[in-house]
Amino acid sequence: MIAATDLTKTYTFHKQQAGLGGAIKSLVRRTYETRLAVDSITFSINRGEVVGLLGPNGAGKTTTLKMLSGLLYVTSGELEVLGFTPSGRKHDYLRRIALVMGQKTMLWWDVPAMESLLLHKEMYGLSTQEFDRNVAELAELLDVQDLLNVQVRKVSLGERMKLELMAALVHGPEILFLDEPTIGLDVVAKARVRTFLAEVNQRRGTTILVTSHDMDDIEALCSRVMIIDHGRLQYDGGLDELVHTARPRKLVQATYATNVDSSHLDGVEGVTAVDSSGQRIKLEVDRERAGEVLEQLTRIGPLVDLDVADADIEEIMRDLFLRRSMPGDAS
Ligand SMILES: Nc1ncnc2c1ncn2[C@@H]1O[C@H](COP(=O)(O)OP(=O)(O)OP(=O)(O)O)[C@@H](O)[C@H]1O
Repeated sequence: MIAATDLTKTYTFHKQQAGLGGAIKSLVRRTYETRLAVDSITFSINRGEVVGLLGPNGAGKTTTLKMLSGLLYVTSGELEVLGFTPSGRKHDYLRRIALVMGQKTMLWWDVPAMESLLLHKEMYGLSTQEFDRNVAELAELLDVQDLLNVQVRKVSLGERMKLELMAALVHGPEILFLDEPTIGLDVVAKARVRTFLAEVNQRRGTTILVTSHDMDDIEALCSRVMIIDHGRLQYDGGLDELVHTARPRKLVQATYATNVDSSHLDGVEGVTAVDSSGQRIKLEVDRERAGEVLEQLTRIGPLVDLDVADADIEEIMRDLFLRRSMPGDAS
């Protein structure tokens, strides 16, 4: 469905010094700079997949989404989406995709969202029947029936994001490109957006490529992630595999009814770190040894709570990006 080979984007822009002097100078003599934003990345995405595009600020995620949706020309490499070259911006192509940017709006601010939806109906040539069916289904899923006739400027950020998603999906696109869809939303609104996206993927088979700095979004939606950093694709694979490879350990926390002595765990095979105080023991244990160690923990004292978790994906990301940004570190 999406195939990118050695996809590269270089921006050329002119530098201007601040102030009037700088503006005049730049009129007379312009100095240009180039920035390699996406550096020869190759990937493919199949129909129905939900893929997370992760990376630190400035990694090239938005640039990639803009190339995929045809907003930017590719500097070099090959890009084919649904059999089209996206930058051609053919109507038949735009009819089959949608791009939602969390920080930008595609709704008219001064009129109710329904006006924007009706414009989309005309732009995409939807029949009244198809339009009504889609509006009814999406409004119900997003619980926005009461908001469709309210001026967009009067709705909250979370409500606006729901309406943005509705506007993006009303023409029934096969691919949805999402750039930070939950940015600035509260926890309840975030959860609602995630549930909605998962439902759209399941019900309609919509392929989704999503960027987010919120790892809860990624964990809730994506089984596959692509990590991009300094424009290079650093990882493309399962989220679980990433967690297992980057941190092949389980984090265990045991709470006891009385103070306990953690020295029983000294030298136990598979235990890599122990931190204990009073009634609590926290430890890291090799995945394969977790069963035996848990059994041991039950024998140390009267257990009241036991929590076993994978390493936090947020921590893994932080480690990955910090390591790569260290000067002189070629890894
Ligand atoms: N129009 C532009 N002109 C020049 N450079 C740009 C332009 N847009 C983006 N860049 C640069 O390209 C690089 C990649 O930017 P991009 O917006 O794709 O990153 P991102 O991964 O989406 O970051 P963020 O997480 O902060 O949104 C950055 O160094 C950015 O400064």
